[in-house]
Amino acid sequence: MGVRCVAIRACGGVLQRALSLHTAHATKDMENLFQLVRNIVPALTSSKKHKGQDGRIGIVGGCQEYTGAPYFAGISALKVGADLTHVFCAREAAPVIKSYSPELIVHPVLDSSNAVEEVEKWLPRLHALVVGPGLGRDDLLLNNVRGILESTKARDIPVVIDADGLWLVAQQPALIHGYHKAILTPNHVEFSRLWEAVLSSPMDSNDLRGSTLKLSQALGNITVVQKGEQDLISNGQQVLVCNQEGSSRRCGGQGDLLSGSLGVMVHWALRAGPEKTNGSSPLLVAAWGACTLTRECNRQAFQKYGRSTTTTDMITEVGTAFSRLFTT
Ligand SMILES: NC(=O)C1=CN([C@@H]2O[C@H](COP(=O)(O)OP(=O)(O)OC[C@H]3O[C@@H](n4cnc5c(N)ncnc54)[C@H](O)[C@@H]3O)[C@@H](O)[C@H]2O)[C@@H](O)CC1
Ligand SMILES: Nc1ncnc2c1ncn2[C@@H]1O[C@H](COP(=O)(O)OP(=O)(O)OP(=O)(O)O)[C@@H](O)[C@H]1O
Ligand SMILES: [Mg+2]
Repeated sequence: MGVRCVAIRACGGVLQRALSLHTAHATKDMENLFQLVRNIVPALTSSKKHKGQDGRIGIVGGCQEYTGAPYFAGISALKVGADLTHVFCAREAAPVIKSYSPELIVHPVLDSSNAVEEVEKWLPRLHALVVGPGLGRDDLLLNNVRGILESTKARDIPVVIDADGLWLVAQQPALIHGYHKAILTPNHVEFSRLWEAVLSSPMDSNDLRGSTLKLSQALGNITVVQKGEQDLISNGQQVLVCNQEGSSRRCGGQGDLLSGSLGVMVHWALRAGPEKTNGSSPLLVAAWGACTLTRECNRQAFQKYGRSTTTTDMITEVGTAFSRLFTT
């Protein structure tokens, strides 16, 4: 079974069933997607597990201004189920990020003259890299990240690119063009910037699905997740729509929760193999799972905290949201 375009709203886990045949198909497709995500989730029943097996995830980001974003991405990866998270950040950001959590391993290397070599030492041990949360736009850091991305591609490691990592890709699309294990997660503004850089024309905001498909194609069929009122996910061949109910609360950091979750889910999806994703692209399945989870965390947190909801509250919901959605 291949996954077709799916557009339906899940309301608190209970599907709002409409009467039309089209909606019935969409409902079936969405049930299938939930099942595919469940298929890739590693079981926690074996006693033979070793530390690291369910995910060693690297986060590349964190600078003088932004320390929250890499923390949110890293802790989200752990809360979803990764075993270890390494944050590679600028020197000044490191003590701050460490002070948020003893659970993150923090390397203050990103602004050093041998940053690429320092990260390369760890790359063989990492299952996926999330590049960009809180990276900033300093030329020295961006240049180092360029080298890290080249090295990551050479090792065939999956990479999620978000935030200022997308700024870098907009400057130099060739850096990621056609890399089949890349997923870009732009918000609306980041998407428009990428579009203009790659397609040299204003995008059609009346056809967001078509635009997501086209941008993916123009980048050599890499996976693109356009975040927004609904999340649109494409690999240039198909478009998935994530319409999971969230809330109107749009506090900063939700995108970091998404990119960190996706880092671990892409590892699971690739490891599970094509039988588990039933022929569908593992990257699409992972992206749909991470979007669905992020929006459910937002919904649950908003029910409890309303206007005062922040990303920290959403992260507290990861465990229950995950069980509700993906644990059978
Ligand atoms: N606590 C933290 O440390 C946080 C740091 N962040 C970091 O901040 C840096 C800049 O990220 P930005 O997202 O601000 O990127 P940009 O600097 O490109 O700014 C995008 C702007 O567009 C606005 N915007 C977003 N979605 C929009 C929409 N749908 N319609 C209209 N306007 C929209 C935002 O308010 C923002 O001002 C990144 O490194 C990012 O990771 C963010 O992740 C938020 C949390
Ligand atoms: N209008 C909306 N309605 C519902 N959910 C939304 C809406 N806009 C974004 N989201 C959800 O919020 C999550 C983060 O998307 P958002 O556009 O806020 O990212 P971002 O701007 O990169 O966030 P960050 O502040 O972390 O950088 C995604 O899962 C997305 O589905
Ligand atoms: Mg963002």
